[in-house]
Amino acid sequence: MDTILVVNAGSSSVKFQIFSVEGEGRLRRQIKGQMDGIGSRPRLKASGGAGDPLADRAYPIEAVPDVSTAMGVAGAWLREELRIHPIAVGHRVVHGGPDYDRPVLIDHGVVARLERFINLAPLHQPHNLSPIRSILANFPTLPQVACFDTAFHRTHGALADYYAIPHQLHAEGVRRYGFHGLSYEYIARTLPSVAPEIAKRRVIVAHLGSGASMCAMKDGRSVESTMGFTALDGLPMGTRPGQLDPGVVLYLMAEKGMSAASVQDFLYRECGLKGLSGVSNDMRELEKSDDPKAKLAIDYFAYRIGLNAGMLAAALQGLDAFVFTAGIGENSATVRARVAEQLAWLGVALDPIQNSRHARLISQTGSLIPVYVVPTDEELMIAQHTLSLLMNTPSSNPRQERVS
Ligand SMILES: Nc1ncnc2c1ncn2[C@@H]1O[C@H](COP(=O)(O)OP(=O)(O)O)[C@@H](O)[C@H]1O
Ligand SMILES: CC(=O)OP(=O)(O)O
Ligand SMILES: [Mg+2]
Repeated sequence: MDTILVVNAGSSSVKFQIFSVEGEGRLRRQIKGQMDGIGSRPRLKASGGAGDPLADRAYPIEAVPDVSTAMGVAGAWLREELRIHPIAVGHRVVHGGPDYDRPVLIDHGVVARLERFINLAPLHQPHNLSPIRSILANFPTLPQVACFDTAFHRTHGALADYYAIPHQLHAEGVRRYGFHGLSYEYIARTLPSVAPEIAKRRVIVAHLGSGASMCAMKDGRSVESTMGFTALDGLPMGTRPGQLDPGVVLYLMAEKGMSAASVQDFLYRECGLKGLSGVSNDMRELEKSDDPKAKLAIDYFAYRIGLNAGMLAAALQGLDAFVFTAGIGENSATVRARVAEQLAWLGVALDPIQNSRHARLISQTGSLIPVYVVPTDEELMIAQHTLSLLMNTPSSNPRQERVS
C-alpha cells in the first residue's frame, strides 16, 4: 500500500497522520495520532482509519518536557511499532517568510532558506525542520513537501500586510504574514459542503488552540488575520501574550536588563494563559481550577477574542458567520459560550444545548450571525498538497526510496 506520512508540530502537541493513496489521487486516512498536553499532561493517542484505538499512553510531565522529546516518542512509536514505509512525507512548516506562497518540494536549498526564519518562529520552525533534515540525511531521495502556515494569507491586500515602519524593512520581509493558514485553508475548502449558505460570505474563523488566531475570510480567501510578523501577535495563547505594546519589550530590556534571547524565551514560553493564571497553559486545567487567576485568564481570553472580532468585522465591512475550530474551539463549550457573550452586540445568540453537544451549528435559529463548530484537519490539507506536488512534479519519483 502506498502511504503518505504527515507531521504537524504545534506549540503543545505533535500530530501525525498516515494516508493511503487510492486510485485517481484519492487519500484514505489509515492512522491519526497525536502527542498532546506537552508541558501539562503528555499523552500519546492514536487510532486507525475507522477510529479504532491503537495507542493511549500517558506520560509524566518530566518524561515529555518539550515538543522535541514528543517528536522522538511519537517517531519511535511510528517506526518501531507500526513499521511504516511512506512514499512521501508532508510537513507543516510554520514560517514560509516572503519566499513561499505555496507548498514546495524540499531540497537542501529550501531547508537553508527556511532556517532563516527560525528566530521568527522559535516554538515551531526548529521542530518543523529537524525531521526534515534527518529524513534528508537518511533517505535523500524520499520526497518531502513543506506546507506553510503563512501561504494562505498571501491573498491579503497590501494595506493589511504593512507595519507603519520605513519601507526598507517591509522590503526585507518585516511585514504581517498571518499563521494557521493550513487550518484556515481546510475550513475554507470545507465550508461549501458543511455550511454552503456562508461559504462565499464574510466569515471570521477563530482557530483557538495552544496557539490562537483569527482569520477574516471573504469568499474563502484570507483578507486579514490577527497574527503578524510572528505567531506572537493577536490573541493571548497558551504561553504567548498576543498583542503587546512594544514598549513592554523596551522596558524588559532597558529596565530589567534582559537580553534579546531571554525576552524571546519569556514571550514565547512564560506569558499568555500560563503567565496570567500562574496555573497552566492548558485550557482544560484552567477550566478545572478554582484559582481566581485561572478565571481571570479565561475572561481575558474571551475578551480579547471579542475585541479582535470587532477589528476583523471592520476589515470585512460586516459579518455573516463565525466559526470555531482547533483544540479549544472544537472542545470547550465554556470558552465558546464566553466568546459568544462578547459577540452579543453583533447579533450572536448561542443555543446552549447545541453548544454543549459540540454540534456543527451552535447558534439559535434567530441569531443574526450563525455560529459553527468545524473541526480542522491541517494534516489532510498537507497530505493533499503533498500528493498533488508528487503528481505534478515529474522529477519526484515517489517509489525510489522508502523510510523503514
Ligand atoms: N476538552 C477540552 N476542553 C477545553 N480545552 C481543550 C479540550 N481539549 C483540548 N483543549 C485545549 O486545546 C489546546 C490545544 O489545542 P491544539 O489545537 O491541539 O493546539 P496546538 O496545535 O497549538 O498544540 C489546549 O489548550 C487544550 O487545553
Ligand atoms: C502558529 C501557531 O501558533 O501554531 P500552533 O497553534 O500549532 O502552536
Ligand atoms: Mg496547532
